[in-house]
Amino acid sequence: MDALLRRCGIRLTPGQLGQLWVYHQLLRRFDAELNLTRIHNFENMVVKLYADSILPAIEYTHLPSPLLDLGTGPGMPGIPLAIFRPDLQLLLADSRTQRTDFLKTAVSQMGLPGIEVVERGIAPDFDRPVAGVITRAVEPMADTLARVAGCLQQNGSVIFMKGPACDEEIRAAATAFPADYELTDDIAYRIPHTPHQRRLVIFRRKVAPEQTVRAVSRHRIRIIESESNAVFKDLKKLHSGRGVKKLGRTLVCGQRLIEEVLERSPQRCRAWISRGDRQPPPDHAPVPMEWYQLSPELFQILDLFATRTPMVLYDTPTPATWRPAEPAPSGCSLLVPFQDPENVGAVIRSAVAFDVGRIILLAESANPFHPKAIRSSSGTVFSARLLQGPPLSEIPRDLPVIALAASGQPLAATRFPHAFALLAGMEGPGLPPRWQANAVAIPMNPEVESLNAAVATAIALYEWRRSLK
Ligand SMILES: C[S@@+](CC[C@H](N)C(=O)[O-])C[C@H]1O[C@@H](n2cnc3c(N)ncnc32)[C@H](O)[C@@H]1O
Repeated sequence: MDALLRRCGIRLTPGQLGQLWVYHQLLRRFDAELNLTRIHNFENMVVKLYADSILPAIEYTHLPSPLLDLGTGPGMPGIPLAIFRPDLQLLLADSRTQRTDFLKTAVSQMGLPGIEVVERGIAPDFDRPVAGVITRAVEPMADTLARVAGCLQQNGSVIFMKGPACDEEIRAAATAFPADYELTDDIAYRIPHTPHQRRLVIFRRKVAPEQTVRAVSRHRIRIIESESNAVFKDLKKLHSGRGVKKLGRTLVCGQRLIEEVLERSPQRCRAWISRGDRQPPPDHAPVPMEWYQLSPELFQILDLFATRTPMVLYDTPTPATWRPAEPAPSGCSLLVPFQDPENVGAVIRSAVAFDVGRIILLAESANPFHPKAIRSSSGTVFSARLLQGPPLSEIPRDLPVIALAASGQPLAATRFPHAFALLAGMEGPGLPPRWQANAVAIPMNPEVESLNAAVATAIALYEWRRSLK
């Protein structure tokens, strides 16, 4: 390692080499599990990771301190730099906890007192004063300049470690904030005795840090910026009925619906999910609720209906089990076998509108708390009386069922029993043969094969209500 570093013009003391060796071993050990680097060959690790991280301190001798390594990942360039320049106070920041956990282990085992690990994504609300920022392989320069607006002091510098082809990025960054930053240095070099070209691009901050006017949030905040964040992975699972069922939670989307659940069941609201920190939870939001601040990209992935308004992570209730042996209440019990969550939501909405006593979700049914079902139910799913039923094949034979099918006696001639169950067929296969014989039909143009299942149910419910008058 010493020989390879010397060839790159870097001389370390035996103590520094020892520290770098400890770090190298840790990086190797944890890489298998955490996927810390794509470079595995020893010579390449020394040259392209460690020497590459140290060279900025040789090419640009007046590195500022405290220095924030933004998006340090496994510690590049921060850890080799801290070893080479123990006089620097370094803050190593990364949004991924797996990375920061590794860094904390590494820093404590190496005995590097000047390093602090910052476990969060850096955004303009990060206001720890720093004299400089260094960053390698994170994002376009303009994005970083915006990100450090709250922490970088006046006259502080942002040092970008780049490859040779970054003229377009420099131009974009220089024109993005002409009043706030000026380009001061553009230093081109090679990693000595290699063909690898590098550029250090340095911007000076001309103005004082922005005072981000932030109300102190009453909620615990989690900043989520990585798709591999465990919380985000779970949130994404809520786009499927299976995920909703497994996690017992759902996403409530849309301004009106989130207001409704905050009002109706605050104890079920687990988290407020917003794009960044611009849309805080309302004052009446329950305090135990956390506040997930997602990066714009992650928010867009989660925002199923592209409403761009915050969402609420909501604990779903578990419907009680339907017991057919128990006497049925008067009126209609609706049997729901629909597999499309939008149909399930729509039929729940009609059922509530027509005063159906109970809605029995058959095993075939999509999850009524799927975000799409919640939306098409217009929130009625939160007030409906839902019961969990068996599969269609296990519905008791003696249950008085009025089944809907394209061929059957006309709906208008139907006499609805005092207590009955209404059943429409599943979207694809329709009604099983068992109920075809006594089915009821809604008269319509024979050229249309069938009505949408939720629409047919709504018409039947209307007819039933009318028959009561
Ligand atoms: C491609 S890696 C580069 C890591 C390291 N600088 C290197 O050169 O090997 C980018 C890292 O930036 C982190 N990151 C991205 N945006 C960030 C932010 N706003 N604040 C802190 N870390 C961030 C990611 O978690 C990831 O570990």
